Amino acid sequence: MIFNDTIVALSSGRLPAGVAVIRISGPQTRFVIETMSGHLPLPRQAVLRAFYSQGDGEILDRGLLVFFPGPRSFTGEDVAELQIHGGQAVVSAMLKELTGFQHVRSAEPGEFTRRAFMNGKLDLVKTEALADLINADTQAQRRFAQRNADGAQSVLYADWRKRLIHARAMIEAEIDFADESDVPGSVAATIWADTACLAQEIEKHIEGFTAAEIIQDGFRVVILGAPNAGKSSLLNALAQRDAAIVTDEAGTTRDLLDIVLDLGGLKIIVTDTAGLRENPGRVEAIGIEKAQARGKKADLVLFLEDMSDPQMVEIDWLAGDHIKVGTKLDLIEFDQTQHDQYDFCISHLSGHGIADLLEAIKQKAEARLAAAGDILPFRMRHVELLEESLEHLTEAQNTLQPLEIRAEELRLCANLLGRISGAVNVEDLLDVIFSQFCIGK
Ligand SMILES: Nc1nc2c(c(=O)[nH]1)N(C=O)[C@@H](CNc1ccc(C(=O)N[C@@H](CCC(=O)O)C(=O)O)cc1)CN2
Repeated sequence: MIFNDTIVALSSGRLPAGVAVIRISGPQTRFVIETMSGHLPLPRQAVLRAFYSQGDGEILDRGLLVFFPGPRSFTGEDVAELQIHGGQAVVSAMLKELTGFQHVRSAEPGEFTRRAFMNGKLDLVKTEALADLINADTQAQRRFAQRNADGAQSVLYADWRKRLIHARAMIEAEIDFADESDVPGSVAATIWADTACLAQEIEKHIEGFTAAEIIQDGFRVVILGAPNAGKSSLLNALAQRDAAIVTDEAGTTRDLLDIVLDLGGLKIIVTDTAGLRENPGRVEAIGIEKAQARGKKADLVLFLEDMSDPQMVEIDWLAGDHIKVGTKLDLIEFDQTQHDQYDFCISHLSGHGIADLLEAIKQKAEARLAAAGDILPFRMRHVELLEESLEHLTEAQNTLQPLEIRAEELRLCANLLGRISGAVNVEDLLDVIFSQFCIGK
């Protein structure tokens, strides 16, 4: 695909910086670098050059220049990178000079990557993974995005589409040559067995989205318990700072309070909640409702009980994974039978048990991830298309339908899978996907 405009942007981070990288991509690239710095350097070899202003011939900066002739470049177009001094004024003078050329303008967010996609350098899933790689805060997010950027997901979908297309071809052959003897009926049986198998694989793959959400958005831990069970103190101990207000007055915490931890590279969101009790005040009741709602959505609930003053709290609705934590260990006499009621006994005062509890949270999160497959859908967009394609695949299995309809359902299923990686018409998706990027990417 040929774009008339040449685009320019600062591709490196915040200024001032030691070095700044300005990227330029498009048909004017050669002319621009020849005009500013002399003859074209050898492809993909860094050369030290002075960059001159066209107006008064002044040297704007001296820096490294790399030229990537298309199609062997990130975007597939002619690309040049100017690695210059990372001062505000240096960069703004250089950008002004570059955009002063005819048909050269500033790039929109994600526009370099968009061109790479349009030129077949990347597919949509890899593009999304690249956005995630740039936004990754934790090592688990980085590793996950890196793996996705390798394109394993696209290979999987391409393989599924191949199976569907093969199945369709066989079914259509059966329709066309039904009277002839060279298409044995057993072929159809094999084909439908494979599509049934594929339906199961897709279903299992969709389930993996929960694991992707844990990696990307964090493992959600919610602290619940009676008022004064020590929930806010635990939150502060986990945060290793005073995030929550702690008093000995019951009902101090009325709203939800989140902290984010990085446990062994995994993002963990811990939420402190209002104490659960009967007959609360009006404001407190709202807090309790929120606490319960958040608890139901949690990946893990830490249910706290003050061992020196246990209160009965109704948590029948607590269906998900939870850990029962006895608090204020320092206030009670050691009593083994009492300890056995709890998964962990902790003391905020001495710090006893906190490290073990953290380790247990980490292990719970890791166990959830280990249960998922290697290749996971990592956008709601993927899941929606997978679910829709699964519906068509299910419809294709319907033996009450004529073969023509069933073959058509297979085609629709394959098309929807193709939309995930962008192999099939995706114009309408592009703006949404590329707007996730920052400028210069
Ligand atoms: N200086 C610089 N560093 C960077 C990038 C960049 O664009 N510039 N990247 C930007 O994201 C990432 C690296 N990704 C890249 C991916 C492909 C090509 C590229 O030129 N591909 C050509 C040639 C391949 C080859 O020569 O083997 C191609 O695919 O045809 C460059 C960078 C991270 N580091």
